[in-house]
Amino acid sequence: MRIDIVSIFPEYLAALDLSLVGKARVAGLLDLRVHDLRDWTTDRHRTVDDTPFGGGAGMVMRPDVWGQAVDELTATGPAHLVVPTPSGTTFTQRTAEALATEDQLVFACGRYEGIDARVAEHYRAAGHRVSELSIGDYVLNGGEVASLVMVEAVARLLPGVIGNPESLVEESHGAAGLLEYPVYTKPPVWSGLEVPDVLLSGHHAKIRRWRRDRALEKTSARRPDLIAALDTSTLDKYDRAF
Ligand SMILES: Nc1nc2cc(Br)ccc2s1
Repeated sequence: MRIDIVSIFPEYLAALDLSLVGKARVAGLLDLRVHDLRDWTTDRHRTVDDTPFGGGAGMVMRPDVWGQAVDELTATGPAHLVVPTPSGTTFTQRTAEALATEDQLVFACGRYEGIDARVAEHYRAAGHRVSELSIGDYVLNGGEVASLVMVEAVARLLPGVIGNPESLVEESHGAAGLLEYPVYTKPPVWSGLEVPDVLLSGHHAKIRRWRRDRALEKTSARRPDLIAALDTSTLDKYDRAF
């Protein structure tokens, strides 16, 4: 998979050189390129924004500069344009799974009051998939942090990126659709608190059942909406994962 991220603060995306995503890039599992939007400007001041039509506070990012950038970056084939925005549809694990099947993603990081609406409209009309996505009901100063979140969520789903793909089922919001069970490690007693006996029993069927029950318990308590969305095949998948 190729991922392009365009921003006026490309250094904001430096975190993608580190850890799991950084290693995946070095291993050739992910072709991730970060670009400075100002490289597509043509004026001396490298201008990317202008005042909003209709008045109002702040500035809007210009469609012509974005058009030059996205045209160049999508020239080699079908690309999915992702525009992080607080007014977008909610990005979930299911969204990450869908994006992870794409050949190329182009993330357009907006700043100021956002990107001229014609950019998304233009690329939809040109036949590209375009997703305006929100990572939550709060407003950031730009799309860079949201892009970091989404790129990490997508990259870790790519083949070979994480060591044990089975863990993708058990983790919160994983294929099983449940929140993950509580985990423990040494020492067996810490701060006067003990590890549940079943986890020390070596009885794998009982451990499986205990973990499933804790996951259901936690999900029912914290995210009843996820319980409502469960179907029995999901639970079977969860049980088969152990
Ligand atoms: N939650 C989010 N806030 C923002 C703000 C701007 Br400006 C651009 C993208 C996003 S995504």
